[in-house]
Parts: sequence; C-alpha cells; structure tokens
Amino acid sequence: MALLQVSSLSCGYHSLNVLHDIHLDVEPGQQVVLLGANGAGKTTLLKCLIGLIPTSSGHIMFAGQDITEWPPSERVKGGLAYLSEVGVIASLSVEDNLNIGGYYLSRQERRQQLQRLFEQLPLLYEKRKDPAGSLSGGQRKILGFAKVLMGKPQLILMDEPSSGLAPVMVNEMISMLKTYRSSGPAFLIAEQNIKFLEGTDDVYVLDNGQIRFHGTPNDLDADAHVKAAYFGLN
Ligand SMILES: Nc1ncnc2c1ncn2[C@@H]1O[C@H](COP(=O)(O)OP(=O)(O)OP(=O)(O)O)[C@@H](O)[C@H]1O
Repeated sequence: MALLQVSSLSCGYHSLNVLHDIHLDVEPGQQVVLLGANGAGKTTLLKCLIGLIPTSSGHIMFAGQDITEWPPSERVKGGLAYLSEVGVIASLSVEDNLNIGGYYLSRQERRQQLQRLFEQLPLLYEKRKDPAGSLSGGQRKILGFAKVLMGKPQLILMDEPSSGLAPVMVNEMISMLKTYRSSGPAFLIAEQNIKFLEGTDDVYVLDNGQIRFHGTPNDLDADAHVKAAYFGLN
C-alpha cells in the first residue's frame, strides 16, 4: 500500500484553484521528485499536503488514513514533515531549532535523536549554541534537513532543497539524501534541478498546476517530447 496517496486533488488560494486533479503516490522508503518550473505549483502542492492550504476537492491518504481534513499539527504527529525553502528559525540556536523539530517526541527520545544527529553531523554539534542565522546558506540547509529528521518522520516533503545553494552544496545535499533514505524516511522533493533525479524512484512533472508526466527517471530520459517541452533538452 502506498504511504502517500493523493487522488483528484485540487487546491489554491482564495477560491482560485492553482492545482487541478492531482494524482500522486509515494511508497514507503521511496524518493519521488516533483519537477516543475517557477510558478508550476510545486510549493502549493507541498503546502496542501502538509495542511497549510485547504483542499478544494480530492483526497490525501497517508499511512492508511484519510488526512484531507487534518490540521498540520496532526499530520506532523502522524509522521509527515515539511521542509520549506527557509526551513530554520534564524534567531534561535542550532540546538533549539533541532529541539523544535523533535517537538512531538518524548523527552528521552528527543535527547537520543539529538545526540544521534550531532554524531552524524559534527558541524551542527560544533555550532549548537550559535544562532541559526549565523550559519552559511549551505549549513542552514543542513540544519533544516536535520530539524525535520529530528521528528523521525515517515515522509519528508522538501521544497527546493537546491535553492540558493552553490553546486558543491547541491552535491552534498544529494549525498545526504542517499544516506538518510537508507535509514527509513521516504522523500517527496519539489525541484527544478534535474540533478535530484539521481537515486530517484519516480518523477512527476508539474506544469501550470497539472501533472503532465509520471514515470521513472529512465522513462523521462526516453521521452523526447517532455524533455524538450519542459526542460529545453534535446
Ligand atoms: N499566497 C498566494 N496567493 C495567491 N496565489 C499564489 C500564492 N502563492 C502562490 N500563488 C500562485 O500559485 C501559482 C503556483 O505557485 P507556487 O509557488 O506553488 O509555484 P512553484 O512551482 O513552487 O514555483 P517557485 O519555484 O517559483 O516557488 C503561481 O501562479 C503563484 O503566483
């Protein structure tokens, strides 16, 4: 059974639908990429899935439950996490940001998870008392990633992890995804950067609020029409 199953979903802002009839699945442990240009509706879809924007029609099933009407806090408690492009609170310390990510864990679990992440990401341990705003853009992205991992989610919704990152940090982010995928969570990643197709199981192409393509990265690579129409590739 799919971990996330989105069917006939429409949503938008102030009674104006931006997304139309979206169907999308994520299986446990999968990495799924949602590709689309600026304004295609990627952020809107992720916000709708986490509950920050209400659904106009359709259904969102997660871990066997219909969460379409659930508030964001219940979705997070249920194992869904959302990492926005910003991802961290600049005025709070690195450690406080991480503890916010583990808000729904018991005190003991939170302590253990914090220790585990500090061991895996020594940079965050070194900077644990520093305000998140003092970190470089790349370090902030890593902190944002660690912050969502703190809550031990089953599925992480990531909004443009590459935005504002130098190419070397994009590679670092891709290798972090590889590392953490093997330890459990599934990922739905909204991106414009096709580098994120590396290690990806499934791809959806979103254009003007509609899914125009769904398949594996190999299927996408073989589809000259989609490549030319949406990515200017021959
Ligand atoms: N708060 C809002 N109120 C009204 N319309 C909005 C709002 N936010 C986004 N939109 C519109 O919804 C459409 C989809 O925007 P969205 O931000 O979801 O796209 P995106 O694919 O994430 O693009 P980007 O990469 O630029 O963030 C756009 O036409 C945008 O102008």
